[in-house]
Amino acid sequence: MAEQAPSASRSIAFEGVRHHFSVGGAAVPALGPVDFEIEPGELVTIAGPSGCGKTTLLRLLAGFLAPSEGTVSVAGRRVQGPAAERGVVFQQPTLFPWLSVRRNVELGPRLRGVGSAARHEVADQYLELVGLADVADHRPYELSGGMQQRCQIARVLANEPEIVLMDEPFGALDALTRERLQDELLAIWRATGRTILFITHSVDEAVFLGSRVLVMSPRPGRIVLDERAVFADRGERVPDEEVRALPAYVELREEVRRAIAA
Ligand SMILES: Nc1ncnc2c1ncn2[C@@H]1O[C@H](COP(=O)(O)OP(=O)(O)OP(=O)(O)O)[C@@H](O)[C@H]1O
Repeated sequence: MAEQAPSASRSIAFEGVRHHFSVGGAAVPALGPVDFEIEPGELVTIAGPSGCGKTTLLRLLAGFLAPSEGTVSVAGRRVQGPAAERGVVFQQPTLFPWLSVRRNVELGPRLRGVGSAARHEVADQYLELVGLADVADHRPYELSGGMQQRCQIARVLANEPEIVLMDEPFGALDALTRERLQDELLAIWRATGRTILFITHSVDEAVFLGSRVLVMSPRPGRIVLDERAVFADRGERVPDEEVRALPAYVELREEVRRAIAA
């Protein structure tokens, strides 16, 4: 079969991407060179040592930063700024405290001019998906940290982005909540088929969640490991502890750990 032209798919492509920051007049390299492609529907996790450029990479794809060199493109079009096709979930939930949970989730569709009945439907659908239907009329400050993060995820999904960019979204949560949200994210990924790029400090989280795992070198970050992981596709009936005990899982976790430490 002929290879699909990049412009005909929603592929993400980084080509010869480098980024440096100007600090006191000097150019300090933060990232690159980085070259990789992500196909639609992949759940790609990115791990690497602190300060290696993970957030910089995500900000380049989000369109918050322009690369110093090279190109970042989606579906063959160069990224030139933020766009609705790319939703960003930050580490700290960014919710409006004066709006109810439902209104926070409806905000994106409302700003796009979606009518109230359709907005309600979208909000209900995503609140149900993240398990917040029963607190839809609460204010964000009445929710726990994990619930706020789920609300943020619902808000981003309600914009129906093709690509969801997640920057350590579970980093600030306690271990139990984090594990619950990991399971929920996998369920959402399976249900929506979205392309997800997920940054994490945790080796276990990278291997558990990713359908593909990338590891970056210390700053300026380059991709030093790029491995398929099959554990995200396992379906819901295999208990997490059984997945974590699989020899292939343990092996990949060690490989990722070694790549980060190298
Ligand atoms: N606005 C900025 N100005 C100057 N240097 C910056 C800026 N933003 C990031 N850096 C530097 O670029 C490098 C990469 O930062 P980045 O935040 O992308 O790393 P990271 O891998 O996400 O780190 P962490 O895992 O600790 O969050 C770091 O050395 C950081 O100090």
